[in-house]
Amino acid sequence: MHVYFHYRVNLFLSRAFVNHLRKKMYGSLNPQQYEAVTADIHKPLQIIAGPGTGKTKVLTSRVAYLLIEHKIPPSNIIVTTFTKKAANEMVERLQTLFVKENLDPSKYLKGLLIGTFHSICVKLLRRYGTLIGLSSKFKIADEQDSNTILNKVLTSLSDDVIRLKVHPSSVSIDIYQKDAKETDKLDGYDLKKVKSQISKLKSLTTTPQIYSATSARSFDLAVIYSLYQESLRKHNLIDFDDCLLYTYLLLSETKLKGVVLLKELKHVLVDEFQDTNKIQMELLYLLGRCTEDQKFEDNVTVVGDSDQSIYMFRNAVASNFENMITHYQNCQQITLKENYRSTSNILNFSEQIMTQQKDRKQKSLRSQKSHLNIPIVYVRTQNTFKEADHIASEIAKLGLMPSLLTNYNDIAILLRSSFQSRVIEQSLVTNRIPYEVVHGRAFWELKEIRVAMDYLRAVVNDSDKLAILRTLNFPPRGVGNKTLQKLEELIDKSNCSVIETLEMAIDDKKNGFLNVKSENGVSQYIDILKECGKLLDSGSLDCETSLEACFDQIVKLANLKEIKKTLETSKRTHDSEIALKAVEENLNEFKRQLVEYKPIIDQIITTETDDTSLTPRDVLSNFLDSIDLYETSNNENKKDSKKGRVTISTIHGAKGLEWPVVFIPGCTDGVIPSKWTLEDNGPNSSTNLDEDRRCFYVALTRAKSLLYLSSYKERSTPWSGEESNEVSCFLKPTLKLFQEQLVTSISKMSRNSWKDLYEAMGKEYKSVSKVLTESNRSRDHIVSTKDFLQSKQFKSPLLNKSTSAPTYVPDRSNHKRRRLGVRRRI
Ligand SMILES: Nc1ncnc2c1ncn2[C@@H]1O[C@H](COP(=O)(O)OP(=O)(O)OP(=O)(O)O)[C@@H](O)[C@H]1O
Repeated sequence: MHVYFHYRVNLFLSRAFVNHLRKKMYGSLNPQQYEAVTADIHKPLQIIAGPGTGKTKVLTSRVAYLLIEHKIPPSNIIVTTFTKKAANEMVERLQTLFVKENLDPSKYLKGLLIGTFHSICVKLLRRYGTLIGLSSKFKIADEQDSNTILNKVLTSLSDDVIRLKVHPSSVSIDIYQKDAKETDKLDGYDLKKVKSQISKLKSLTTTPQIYSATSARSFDLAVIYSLYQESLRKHNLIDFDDCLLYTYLLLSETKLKGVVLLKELKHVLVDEFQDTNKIQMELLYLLGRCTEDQKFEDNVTVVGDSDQSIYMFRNAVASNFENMITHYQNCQQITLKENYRSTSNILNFSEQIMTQQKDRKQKSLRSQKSHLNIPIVYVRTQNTFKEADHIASEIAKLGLMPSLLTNYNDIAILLRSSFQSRVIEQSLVTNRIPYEVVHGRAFWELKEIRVAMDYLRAVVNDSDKLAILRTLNFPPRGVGNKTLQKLEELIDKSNCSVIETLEMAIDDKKNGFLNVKSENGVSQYIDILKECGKLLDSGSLDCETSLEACFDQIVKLANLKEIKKTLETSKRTHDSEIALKAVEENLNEFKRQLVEYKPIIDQIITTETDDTSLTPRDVLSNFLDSIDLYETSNNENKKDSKKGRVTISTIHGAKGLEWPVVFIPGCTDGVIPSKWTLEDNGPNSSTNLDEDRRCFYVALTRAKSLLYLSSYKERSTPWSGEESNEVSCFLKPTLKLFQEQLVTSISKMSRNSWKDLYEAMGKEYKSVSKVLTESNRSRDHIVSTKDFLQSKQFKSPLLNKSTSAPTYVPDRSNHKRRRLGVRRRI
């Protein structure tokens, strides 16, 4: 049994024991880290830590320092982290630290207030919310709830409010749809824009009352904001932003009368400070002033890196570091400069990218791996398919290196936009490289793609029961779950096609299968399918135009644009705003795939047929079949091999993480930086560009040893055909400067660089030249991703059915018959 020394937190620990602990707990810290951990606790402290400098280690050690050396009870400390996961990780680290020293972690950590700003605020509001008139049983509105409420507010605005839109002294704020029709239900308001403006006001601590009293206000927004808040209150709801706003009011308005818990507060620590917004900053100031013991006033520690601020779209204020210095005259600043993560090539390259940002202080990070000279791999490919093939080919090569140089889970592919994943995933599938998509979904699993696909399936096959039942009431058409169940039973019994059965149900008034509402819904649905079907069978349009028209009609008639607005309605996630923007891009990408699809007819089976004789309906059917390939990757056997899986993640999702090998594809204008940023000529254009650059910087600095960058020349888009793409404007000037340190493939690396790579990976070096020659030879036979995607005959390798496609399979037993892609959401 484990025996703990049962020290109570406020119990006296002998000086000798503390010294012993110090040595053990802080012995692994470098001098700057040690200085940060043990800095004066009675002063505000900013730890400015570049990437890979050990922020988490330092923050965790500082908490331990407060608990052990200063004997501060855990319930008198608040630690805010960026995600719940980060909070759990920190608690785990603290527990390990205490257990190692034979100290009882439950005693030292019990009552520690740790979590995201939002979760800590909710805890406080549950306890003290009644002091500002909140019911203790309030619920938190999710996206869907707040959308519904805002929608109701907008649809029931009186004419008086709508007239305020054009009031001459009203400040103009863009909360309107671009091309609203007279008959628009929301009176021309754009729900998303209104919501974002309300969120912004809340992030600035502006209540409806304050906003209504401001002279520089948008008159109609002021009314809408008030009505929205009133309605939330009526439903006993508070939205995501309200968690912070109400806590701010609680702390500022009550003068803390009754807020007992916080009167003893002795230290507040904030992780990822660069992503705090104004209200979080104000909350920090207020929390710092809660204590009744003057000695502990303003005892706050923040850790962050302004270069990694990538949440401006959620109103984060990168300048909060400077604001804090202005606010606290006695604020101490400690900078961590030793980077333990990346080689100096990666660090210098990343730093060079950031020097493009005006008014930025230069960072002089020192790599702890400066003796290693591993080049950066950069390649410019013709198109996205070639880029994907390059990635798969390099991963396959790495996997063949002696001494098991890399496992799949040493490798990450970081994407700026989720539309990029589809082609890359396919390339990994063809090369039998297992992967998982975290913080995002495999392209074909995206909700919008699945819905569009189901509609296409229903159009092309009037007996596709699953697709039809999934779309019959999506978007809602008044066909309830019970009716759907009844219809399914009827379909199962019927000998006719699903659509014919539905038509019979409409006609069969006697048995009353459908009430008026659902009858209308079902007829409306059948009409959509028929209308889209006509476009496929018209005969007057060429195949591509037919498919495009059919797809567009589905998007229009099935109101997919409206669905898009409510797709990301589950819990608000850090990526949800990005995901919303990506939905449109994803649908466009899907359309492109469909329109460009050219089935290669299996020559052996259908020798007389050529693809010009296929009708649009045949092509669509073929295309949908080919997608089954991806479907097979969904029901993954989750038992991972020792080698694990390659990670595919968005850059935002990769925040705080690291991998030995990182691929950043799409270093192309329009992706990095994004199309929206490049097309934005408004007042925020340079700020947005800076944010995109920081996002790129975050991606670059996730790499420990081997960094792969790639850009492509062309991407086909449905709206503008073949789009030529310049190398990312962030990358272009830096590439020139780093010419000497770049190679186009690991095959081109020198012997010394290979040795360094082996050292970086902690593996014994063995000559790689033979493996490289062999791997290059065998890859001559590999089917390109583009061919693979377009060929039905190549559908089978994954399923292990017969195939004529010579596919290179690395010699690893765990690849056999494996289904490769999985999705993991954190
Ligand atoms: N003093 C140290 N000695 C050895 N390794 C260290 C030390 N401090 C940190 N590290 C290692 O450096 C790596 C980066 O640390 P960490 O993830 O905490 O950095 P970070 O500052 O949070 O980075 P980022 O801001 O980029 O997320 C980790 O692998 C960590 O174990």
